[in-house]
Amino acid sequence: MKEQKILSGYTVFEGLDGAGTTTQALLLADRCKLKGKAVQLTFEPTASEIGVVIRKVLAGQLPYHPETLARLFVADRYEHLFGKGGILSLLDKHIAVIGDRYLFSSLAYQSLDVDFDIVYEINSMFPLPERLIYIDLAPEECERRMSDRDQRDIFETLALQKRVRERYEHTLDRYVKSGMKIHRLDGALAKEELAEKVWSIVRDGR
Ligand SMILES: Nc1ncnc2c1ncn2[C@@H]1O[C@H](COP(=O)(O)OP(=O)(O)OP(=O)(O)O)[C@@H](O)[C@H]1O
Ligand SMILES: Cc1cn([C@H]2C[C@H](O)[C@@H](COP(=O)(O)O)O2)c(=O)[nH]c1=O
Repeated sequence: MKEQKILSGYTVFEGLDGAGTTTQALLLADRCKLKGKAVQLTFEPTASEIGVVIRKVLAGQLPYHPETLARLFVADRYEHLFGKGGILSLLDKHIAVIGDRYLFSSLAYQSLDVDFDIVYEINSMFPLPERLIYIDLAPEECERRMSDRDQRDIFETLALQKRVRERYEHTLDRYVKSGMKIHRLDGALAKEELAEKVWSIVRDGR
């Protein structure tokens, strides 16, 4: 395993579609702001032009090769980190960054169709966040929570989400000795209870 630099002040949420990453990222950002901490919420895919193309692929409107999609995520991530106003520049200004998805999503989702080692290799240039919070929830419950969505992305089927969950397990195992703080939280808890757990982790610097 390659040694990847760790970015202090960067917290990333990961989980299946519908697990509650966006909810928890927003609640944590609100809590930080309430405590007077400078914080910026970010998400991947980003709102950049590359992100727009990715969203079209995810919506099934562009039938790109899976490895093209994996490389588009890398390009989007590169800009997200190193581009103007990106994560590195925010951290340099002592603004904490909360990310709704990062490279672990690529490892869990793109490895469904592309060899895991290839996805790992093309993402190995990226630094790791200080903290990864994985919200674990059964795919069946995620499916229930997404039942009111009019449109589904290409990965948002029960069968694929079951496989994505296995890929996340494999991915988390790969980073156990990376030096990054990894927390696995029960996504079945009520939003507020989960938010309290997240807050105590961040507050205590765990
Ligand atoms: N702990 C929770 N208990 C019950 N419902 C929840 C919980 N967290 C989130 N939800 C609800 O589940 C739905 C999905 O939540 P959210 O958008 O945060 O998921 P997500 O992981 O960001 O999904 P995606 O990655 O597909 O955007 C929303 O309707 C949200 O209100
Ligand atoms: C960063 C990233 C994301 N994905 C997938 C995961 C989700 O299905 C969508 C994003 O949807 P959200 O509602 O905005 O969470 O994109 C991926 O496949 N690979 C990635 O690197």
